[in-house]
Amino acid sequence: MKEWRSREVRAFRSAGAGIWEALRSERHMRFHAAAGLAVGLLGGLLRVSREDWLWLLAAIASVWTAELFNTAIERTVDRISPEKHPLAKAAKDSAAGAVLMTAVFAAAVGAIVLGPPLWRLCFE
Ligand SMILES: Nc1ncnc2c1ncn2[C@@H]1O[C@H](COP(=O)(O)OP(=O)(O)OP(=O)(O)O)[C@@H](O)[C@H]1O
Repeated sequence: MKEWRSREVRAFRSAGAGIWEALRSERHMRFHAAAGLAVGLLGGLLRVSREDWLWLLAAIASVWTAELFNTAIERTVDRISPEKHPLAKAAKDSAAGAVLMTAVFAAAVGAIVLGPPLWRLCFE
């Protein structure tokens, strides 16, 4: 039981270190983190419903997750193929495409959920 717990603690520490390293070294990761925090603050300010919170959280989590996978793929490609190679390019471009897909999804969710109450707050 004790051994299991220390293994779990180590796994959490490694996961936290991975997130911290991505935040430290990747400009895009910092941008997504700031955008997620801003959306969270706006959601609180505009008192969105429970259901809308689920959409906002799903959008934020999907972008952060995609960016972390993108970082992992970039690191792996740089490690195993420091020289130029079409497959290395394809791998990095696909990973970047995945981030773009989630960012478009998140922007759509943000516009649908936050757009109308933000409009009312500003113009009505
Ligand atoms: N080894 C490689 N072989 C061929 N093309 C590569 C290689 N490494 C990178 N590229 C191309 O250059 C682009 C930029 O790669 P880079 O490693 O600078 O990542 P990035 O997208 O700028 O990520 P970030 O700025 O978040 O670190 C890739 O999307 C890919 O098209």
